[in-house]
Amino acid sequence: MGIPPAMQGLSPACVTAVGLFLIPLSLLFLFLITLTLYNLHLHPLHTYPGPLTHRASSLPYIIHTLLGTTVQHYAHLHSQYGPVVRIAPNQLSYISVSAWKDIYGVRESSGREAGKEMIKEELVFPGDDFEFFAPAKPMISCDAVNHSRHRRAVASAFSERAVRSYERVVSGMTGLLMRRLEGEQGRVDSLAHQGLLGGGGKGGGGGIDIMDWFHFVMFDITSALVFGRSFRNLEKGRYHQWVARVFPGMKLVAWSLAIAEVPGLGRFVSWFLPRKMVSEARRHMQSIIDMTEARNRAQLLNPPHQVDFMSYILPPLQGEKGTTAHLSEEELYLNAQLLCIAGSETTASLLAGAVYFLSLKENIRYRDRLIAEVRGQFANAEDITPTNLALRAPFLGAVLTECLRLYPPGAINMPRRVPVGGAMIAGNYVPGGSVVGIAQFAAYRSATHWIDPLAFAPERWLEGEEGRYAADRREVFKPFSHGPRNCVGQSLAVAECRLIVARLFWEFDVHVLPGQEGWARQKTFLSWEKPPLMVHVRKLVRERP
Ligand code: HEM
Repeated sequence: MGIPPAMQGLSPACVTAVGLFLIPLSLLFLFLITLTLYNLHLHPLHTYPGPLTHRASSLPYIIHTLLGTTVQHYAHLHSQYGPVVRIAPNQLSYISVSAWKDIYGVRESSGREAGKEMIKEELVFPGDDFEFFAPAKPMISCDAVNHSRHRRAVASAFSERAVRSYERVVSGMTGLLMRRLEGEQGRVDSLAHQGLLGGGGKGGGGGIDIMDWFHFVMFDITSALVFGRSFRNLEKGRYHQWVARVFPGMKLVAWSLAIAEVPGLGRFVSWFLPRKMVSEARRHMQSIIDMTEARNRAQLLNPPHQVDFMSYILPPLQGEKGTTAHLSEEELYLNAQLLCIAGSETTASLLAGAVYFLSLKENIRYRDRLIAEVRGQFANAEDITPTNLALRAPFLGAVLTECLRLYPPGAINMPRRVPVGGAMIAGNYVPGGSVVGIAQFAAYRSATHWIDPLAFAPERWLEGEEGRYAADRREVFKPFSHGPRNCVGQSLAVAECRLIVARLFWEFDVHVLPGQEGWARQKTFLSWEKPPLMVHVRKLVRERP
């Protein structure tokens, strides 16, 4: 065979170079074609439904994960393909009720796998640089045996009794939030009065970004409960450095899900990470160590009078610096970081979701009913406590539950790997090694489970008022997840959000500024990427009793 016409006239060295380039390229092409055909026709999941592109390759999954659009995309796919969708060659997404127990519960089947849970997929950014304290892991990432030790160690810090013991911290911070909102609105109003506010920005100026203030209060409460002293975001009216680093960090961890999809890519990416990023991560971790150490030293020297998580997690004055009967020092640091983030980001989402949904024109009657409930039930701010709210404000509870349905803080599929031997999920066999998860956002907006799924209708959750919503399949609704790894802070989250929303609407008339009707259409990188939510608050003037 002679030299192809296009290459005639090139020197032999040039021809060899082109050949050396073409051969690997052709081999790669052949490999990709074979892999695609295998994924479509021979892969153990090839019978599961899904779009051709997703069944053939991981590329759509990677692109949606990097863009932060998985949540809405899966909702769309489930509406087209039904309760289970193959979202990548090796991944299934579910929205059925029974999948909750099959994926996140303890397995009931007989045999060797009975009593075991599915394998938790670890969410860490690639490379040894981010493996702080290895082999220690935080509770959310460790294997099943270590996980139950972690849960035992922290359980008493989240009991009903413990949650009640945090009321002073939560109420104190909530009071501070109210004063800071009033002050901030006063400042903005005065600038507007002097004509010093531009008309730019969401809502045309004159508002305050309540998203920031919800982040401030939640990170302040949680840091006070983890480290015995708060980040003081509220006091300073700006993000503590540690908190500011959390948001880009979450994005990077979310991207690691996409990177993990291509074998070997993680290590490759880690070689090119800017050193500044690694040193930032180290500084971030070092401050966790310093804050945890300071808190634990305080316990040894002078037991703190304000009860916090560590009062329950550390055995009382055991004389052994920084270790508990159950957790190593390293595990304590990693869990402190986890609690700080998991306990703040999620609740801030719920608070903002509540303000947003109640502000929509079609939901004003619900906002008015909530206001009537909290203002009618409580004459003094001091009486508004989580305990009293649980007893006397059922409509508030229903509003928050409905917000969790339409805007679940843990919206992404929480991935689990099916163990060797496979498992039955929602009545069908799934082979070992497959990655599975529930798409909460899709499940909570699916017409197969809910009447009028997109309508904000708190009455769904009120006994005796459900009306046509009585046919809703509430069993699918598990915003705090299910099984041994469900949310440990669930009761605290509910208590905090009840209190803050009640105090907000008790103390202020709250108006979301116009132009933000699409606020809840957000990207997700582990959690929602929340844009500013501009509101105007007006303090209610009450006559002294
Ligand atoms: C509305 C608020 C909240 C929601 C919707 C929520 C939701 C969830 C979900 C869905 C999980 C399971 C994650 C997974 O399987 O990967 C989880 C786990 C967890 N949450 Fe929450 N959470 C909230 C508030 C809190 C609070 C206030 C705390 C503590 C202060 C907290 C601490 C944790 C921890 C430590 C885990 C890991 C549990 C484990 O691995 O055993 N969360 N949460």
